[in-house]
Amino acid sequence: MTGHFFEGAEKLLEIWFIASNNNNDLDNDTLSNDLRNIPRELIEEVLNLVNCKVLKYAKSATTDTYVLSESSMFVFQTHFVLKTCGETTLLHAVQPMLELARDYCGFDIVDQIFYSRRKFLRPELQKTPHTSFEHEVAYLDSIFESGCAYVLGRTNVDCWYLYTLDKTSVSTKSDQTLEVIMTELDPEKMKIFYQEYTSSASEATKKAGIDKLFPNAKIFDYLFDPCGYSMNGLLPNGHYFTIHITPEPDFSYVSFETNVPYDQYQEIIRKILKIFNPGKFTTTIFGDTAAISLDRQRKLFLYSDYGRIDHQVVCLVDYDLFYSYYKKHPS
Ligand SMILES: C[S@+](CC[C@H](N)C(=O)[O-])C[C@H]1O[C@@H](n2cnc3c(N)ncnc32)[C@H](O)[C@@H]1O
Repeated sequence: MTGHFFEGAEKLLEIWFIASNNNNDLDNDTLSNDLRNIPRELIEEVLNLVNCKVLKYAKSATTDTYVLSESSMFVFQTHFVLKTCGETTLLHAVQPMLELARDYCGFDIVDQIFYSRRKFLRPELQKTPHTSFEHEVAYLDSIFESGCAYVLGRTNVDCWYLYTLDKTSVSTKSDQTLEVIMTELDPEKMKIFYQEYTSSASEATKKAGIDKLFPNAKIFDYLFDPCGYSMNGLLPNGHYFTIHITPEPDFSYVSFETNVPYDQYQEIIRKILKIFNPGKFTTTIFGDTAAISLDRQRKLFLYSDYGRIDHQVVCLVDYDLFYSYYKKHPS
């Protein structure tokens, strides 16, 4: 393969912290246990190590959000989500973020970590330590004790990797996340995300109907030149959604992620499929034990036009995980 290529598949890192000494002294910002106390310029230095730049920054009462040259970051009081694509070296953020969390927020204990990604389209283009999942696991194992690594799906087709810690979380939180990863997208729908056809990010957001997904969201969007699109949406109560689009037909890729809690995800997934019309897609649903009942997710969802390839359920220490992979029926 030669010529222009962009690896849309993101590396996704989520780290939750706790402090051995609780310090929520609001008069002393530098000591209170809150990741949003980390100065923004230091976060940007970490992002430089990962090889991405901040394009947009905004904050709400609960969340600091960054639209990046390669995807997104969300920073909450006790956890952060960092999602980066292309040839970024996301795992280079881990050690510096642990140090910043300790020095600026008093967070000296990692409560849980999730690192995941789908199989790269062109793994040979990735930089160390992302050259293989085994190398990524070795890198994380050099930092964390009790790491466990999983692969879901078919390793000779499309699969999805996860690294987490084999430990019980100390903090009681209600956390659940849906990720929809789509490939082989409808070229007509993808035209929206080219500057040739659409003059601004907000126009792309409206044309695609992304603004209708969560009508009360504050949207921070970006349209790349000549094509490509990223957006972060902030909702009340620390909820968010984020969409990233690589529209080039030879390697088209779209991801959708949200922590908005649902007791069944079928309807939101159907809306996403209608907007993007992918040839193949993967859904991953994570829910901790305090999350809205996830029992209904155990049943395989059915989507017209799509056939199921795989459906796997993994019961982790505090979390249940549902992985499903679908492919469009031949027309
Ligand atoms: C950063 S965006 C979205 C990436 C995301 N992970 C996804 O789901 O595809 C990537 C798209 O923007 C295009 N693009 C244009 N300029 C870019 C830049 N300076 N950095 C990253 N991507 C750029 C790429 O060709 C690609 O189509």
